[in-house]
Amino acid sequence: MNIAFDSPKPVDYLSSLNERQRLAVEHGSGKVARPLLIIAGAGSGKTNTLAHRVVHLIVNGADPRRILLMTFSRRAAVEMTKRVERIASQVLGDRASVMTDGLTWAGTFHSVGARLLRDYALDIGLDPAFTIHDREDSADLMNLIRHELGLSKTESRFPAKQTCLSIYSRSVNAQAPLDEVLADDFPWCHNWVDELKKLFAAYVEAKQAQNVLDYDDLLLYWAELAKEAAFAEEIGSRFDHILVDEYQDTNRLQAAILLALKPDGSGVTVVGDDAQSIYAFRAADIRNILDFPKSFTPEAEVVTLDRNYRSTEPILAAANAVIAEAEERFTKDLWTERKSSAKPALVTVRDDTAQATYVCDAILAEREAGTRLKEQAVLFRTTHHSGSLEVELTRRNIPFVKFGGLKFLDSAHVKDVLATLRFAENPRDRVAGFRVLQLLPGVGPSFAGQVIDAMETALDPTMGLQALRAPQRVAEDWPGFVTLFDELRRKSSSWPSDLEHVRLWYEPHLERIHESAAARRGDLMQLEQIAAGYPSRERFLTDLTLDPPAASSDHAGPPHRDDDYLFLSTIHSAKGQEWKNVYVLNVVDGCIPACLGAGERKEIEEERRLLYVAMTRAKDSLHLMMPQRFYVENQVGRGDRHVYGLRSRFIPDHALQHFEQTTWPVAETKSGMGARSRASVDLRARMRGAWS
Ligand SMILES: Nc1ncnc2c1ncn2[C@@H]1O[C@H](COP(=O)(O)OP(=O)(O)OP(=O)(O)O)[C@@H](O)[C@H]1O
Repeated sequence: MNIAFDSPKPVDYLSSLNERQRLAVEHGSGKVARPLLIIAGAGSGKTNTLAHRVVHLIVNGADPRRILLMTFSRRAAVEMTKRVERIASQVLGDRASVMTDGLTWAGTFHSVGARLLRDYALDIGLDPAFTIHDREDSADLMNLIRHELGLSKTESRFPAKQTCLSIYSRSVNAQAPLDEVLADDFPWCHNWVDELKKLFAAYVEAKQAQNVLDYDDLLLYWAELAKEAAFAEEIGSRFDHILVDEYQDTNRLQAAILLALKPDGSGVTVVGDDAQSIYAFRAADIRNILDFPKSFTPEAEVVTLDRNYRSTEPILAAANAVIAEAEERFTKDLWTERKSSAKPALVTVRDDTAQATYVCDAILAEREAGTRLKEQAVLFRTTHHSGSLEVELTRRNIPFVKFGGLKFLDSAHVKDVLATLRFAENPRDRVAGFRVLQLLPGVGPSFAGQVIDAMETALDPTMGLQALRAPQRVAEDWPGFVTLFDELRRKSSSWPSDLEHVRLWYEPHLERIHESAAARRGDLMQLEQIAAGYPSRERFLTDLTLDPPAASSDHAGPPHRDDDYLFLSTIHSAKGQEWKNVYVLNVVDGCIPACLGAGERKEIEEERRLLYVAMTRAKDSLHLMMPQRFYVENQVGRGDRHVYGLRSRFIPDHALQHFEQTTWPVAETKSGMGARSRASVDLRARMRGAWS
């Protein structure tokens, strides 16, 4: 089918782009393009450019169903598709939505992987009904096996389940041998290399027996599939264009997949900013983007976008000064035409309580002056850094939404409900089965294990369940569970009412097991709302496991759309976003960078980029906070759990000229604790004096 349009009107939709953006958008027009790398500095219009490129391809005849668009999160994919539709409607009018509806291959690497693996499951010995384990499920399964192999009872302590999973995951994603991973990243586990190998082998076997894949498998199986030339070619030939966003945060497996699908790079566009690579802890490899051009012959074309539209000149000058110290980078200094005389503020405060007070005061003052809360954000390195601030905000009735850290879907009651659905979807999924069965009063691990075994050996899992005689102590709740399972397994079960069935069944258990049942019930109602947006139970479970919403409001929209609320976010979750005013907490050594020791060179480099990402989120006003004394979690030794902070090493003396330095509170006040002069009473002398 030829779907080229008669008379594309390039001037209409490309005129808003600058020259470099336009170069990137029009690259290879009319023919299958050489690979393209767009190095897009912070705020340089990356999303805008990528969206225009997709529209441009479609307008020039590309079939949207043959475009593969891979983004870092599902939210980014949804936003990109909406933007494409908006731009396309300028050119195609009413036909735009038909075309953009055809963009069915837009999603994360993991979700695209899951979809392709279901398509090819039978060719590679997988059952297409596989379910997907999130990190917590994977850790639970790892733990189970660790226990079965007797490793949890070793004399010197064997690594904990999360550590085992991290080692396994890093080895898979970085495609690095176990020995190397242990030596580089987990040196304290090096003595356990043989046991770990045994554990991982058993873990892989268990996943296969239970027909589950974990996150890493989605990439690993896809990469292995793509190693077979025939499959690689077949999958590659499904797509004329492959576009990858946030390429700086891809790992080796993802790069291997991309290269296998398009070995000569034809039709491949990757976009990213090496200065914003912040996911090495998940095995992202900055070398992917640095080495991309040379992966092809002839080399990929590189277009650099360095004009920033977001931030004022003084903010950019400060951010440029921070990143200037980085070891290796593509990105040149960013520039802007947005003049301002206001330098970013570097604010010294006494401790995190004073920090919270200062930030709240500043936010309220800005709101008085007309800046809505939604246009302001507070960013921090790790989720517990905002504790004090959250108390202060709550005390003052300032509404906020927090991104990063514990997610809606991580809460126990939501996981209970999802596990029930997953167990119905795949009764061989033991982790889900153990969770669900033990919700019933009187069921422990041993009976749960018997039930799962009986279901597995039966001809049909439901029949296996029905044939079981439950012990007397479970008798009251057993029939209800069997009926629910039977309903959920029937072909006629309908979506999303399945979820309502589960909720109704679960409610009495919720009240028995958890405190604050009313609030939790609210979460479950919200889950039902989310479910309504998915065509099937399988899609719902897959998508939610792969890319959970960052906050409950992320998915269903904030409860009251018109409400004004402040954003609190980890720097990682602030990726890709922008606000008028940004406050960054704890810009002190020990927080940014997080490690107090010298640390590995590459880790320090990543922390520098994190600060850069935080600073470049600000449009008009930026505050970097420096509490002199801050609270630390997990402090070793006998510390009072507070340490004294020095200015972050990422703001060296010569960068200070780019900041307005202030100390708060400014002057000594009668009541202000923070301004009280130090050592006005020499208690030590008094103590000595007592004995003289
Ligand atoms: N050609 C342009 N003319 C005017 N404004 C533009 C142009 N291109 C982008 N912008 C604006 O610049 C801002 C940043 O754009 P966008 O969010 O796409 O940046 P980005 O490159 O994805 O940033 P980051 O990588 O830092 O997240 C947006 O407010 C956008 O509207």
